[in-house]
Amino acid sequence: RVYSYLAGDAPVTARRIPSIAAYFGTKGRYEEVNPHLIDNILAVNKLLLKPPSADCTAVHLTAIVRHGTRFPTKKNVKKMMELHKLIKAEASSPERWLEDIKNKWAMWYTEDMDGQIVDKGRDDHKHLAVRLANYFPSLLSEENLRNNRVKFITSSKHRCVESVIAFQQGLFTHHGIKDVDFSHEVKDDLMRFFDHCRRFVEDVENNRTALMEVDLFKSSAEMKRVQEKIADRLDVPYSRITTDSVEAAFFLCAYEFAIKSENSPWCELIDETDALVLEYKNDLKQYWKRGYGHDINRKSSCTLFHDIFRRLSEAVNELRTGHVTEVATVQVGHAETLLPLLTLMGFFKDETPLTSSNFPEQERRTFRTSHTVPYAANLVFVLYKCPEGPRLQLLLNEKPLALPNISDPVPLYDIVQEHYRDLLQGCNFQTECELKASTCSKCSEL
Ligand SMILES: O=P(O)(O)O[C@H]1[C@H](OP(=O)(O)O)[C@@H](OP(=O)(O)O)[C@H](O)[C@@H](O)[C@H]1OP(=O)(O)O
Repeated sequence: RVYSYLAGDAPVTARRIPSIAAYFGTKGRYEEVNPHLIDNILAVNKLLLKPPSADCTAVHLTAIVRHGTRFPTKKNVKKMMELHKLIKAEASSPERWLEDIKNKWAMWYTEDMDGQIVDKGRDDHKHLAVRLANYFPSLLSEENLRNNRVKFITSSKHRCVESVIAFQQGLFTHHGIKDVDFSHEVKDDLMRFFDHCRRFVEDVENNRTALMEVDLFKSSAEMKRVQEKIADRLDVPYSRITTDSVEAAFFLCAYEFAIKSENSPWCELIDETDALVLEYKNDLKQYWKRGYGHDINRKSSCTLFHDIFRRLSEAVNELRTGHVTEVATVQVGHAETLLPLLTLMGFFKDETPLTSSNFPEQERRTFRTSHTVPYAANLVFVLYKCPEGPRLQLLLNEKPLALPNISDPVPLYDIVQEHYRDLLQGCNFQTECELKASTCSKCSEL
C-alpha cells in the first residue's frame, strides 16, 4: 500500500517521493543523487564518462563504495519505538495521516536488525555493478573476472559483506557467468581504519566533547522550533517532544522510504524547513566526527589513501610493460570510510567551519552528505593510458569529480601525484594515530 499525502493530481513518481527526501543525509537513497535512475535503474550516461580523448583507454579502476541501503541501528530503533509509543498513547489530531500512524502503521523495526542490509541494499550494489560494467566494459569484463584480475575487499560488517557479494552477483549475472566462485577479502584496517586509529578512538570516538557543536545545536532555537511544531501537529505538550523524538520522526520517514519506497505518514510530521534543520544537525555530526572538524578524522584515513595510490602507481608502472595485472579493485565500506578520505583529499571544504551557531550562513555549504554519501555512494579512481602519459579521473556517484585546485578534469597522473606530494610522502598512519602522552588516559595499559 503506497501512502500518498500529496495532491492526487501529482505525477505517480512524485506522489511516492516525500517532499523532504532530498535532506536525508547519509540515510538518503542513491536515487536522490542520481534522479535519472528512478525510472531506469540501469541507465548510464556514456557521454558523461567518455575517455579524456579518443586515443586514451581505461586500464585500471579502484572503487571505494559504501554499503547499500540498511536497517536502522539499534540506538535509532529504540528512539523510533519511543516516539511511536508516545503517539499511540497521547497524540490526538483529526488529520488522516495521524490516524494512519495510530491505527494502520505497525512498528515493524526490531533492535536486532541493527544496521543489517535490506534487499533494496543488495539491489543497490547489483545495479551499481552493472552500470559500472557498462561504463568500463574492458575492465569489468567476463575475461577479467574469470582470470581473477578483479579484486574485492570489504569491511567485516554484515552490511558490507552482503553488499560486496551482491556487487559480484550483479557482475556475474551481467556476463552470464555461473561457474565462478565468489571471493572477497575482509580488510578492516583499510575499510574501518577509524577503529584502528588510537588517537581517533581516544580524542573523538570516546571523547564526549568532540561533538560539542552537535550537542549545542540540539539546544538551539532552530531545533527548539522544530520540536514545538511537531508537538503542535500531534497536539501534545512541548515537553513531550525531545530532540530524540524529532530525529526518530525524521528517520522513520527516511527508512520507510529508503527500504520500502513508501511516502509514509511519518513524513507528514516534518516539513521542509524542519528537514533543513535536521539535515544540518546530521551534517554537523559527520563534519565533527568524520570530516574537517578534527584533524585526526581525515588523518586516520592515511592507510586507505596510501593503499589507493600504491595500487594506482603499480598500474602506472606496469603500463611500461604494457600489461596491468590488477585491472579493478572494488572496496566496500561505510560513510565513515568515504568521508574522512574525501576530507583528506580536500573535497567539499567550506571556507567557514560548520558550527552550532552559523546554520543560516551554511545554507549553501559544500559539506552536505545528502549530496555526497547516500547509501551505495561510490568514489571511483579511473586510470587511463594516453599517448602523453597516464591520466586519472575521479568519479563520485557516477559523476566526474574535479580534484581541488586542478582545472583539468582528467589530469596527468604525475600532476595528481605532485598535487598530493605531501600526503604521499607523509600521512603516516602510525605516527598520526599514536597517542600523545598528554592526551592518553590509559597509556600505561597500551
Ligand atoms: O545514526 P546511526 O546510528 O545510523 O549512525 C550509524 C552510521 O550511520 P550514518 O550516520 O552514516 O547514517 C553508520 O554508518 P554506515 O555508513 O555504516 O551506515 C555507522 O557505521 C554506525 O556506527 C553509526 O554511526 P555512529 O557514528 O556510531 O552513530
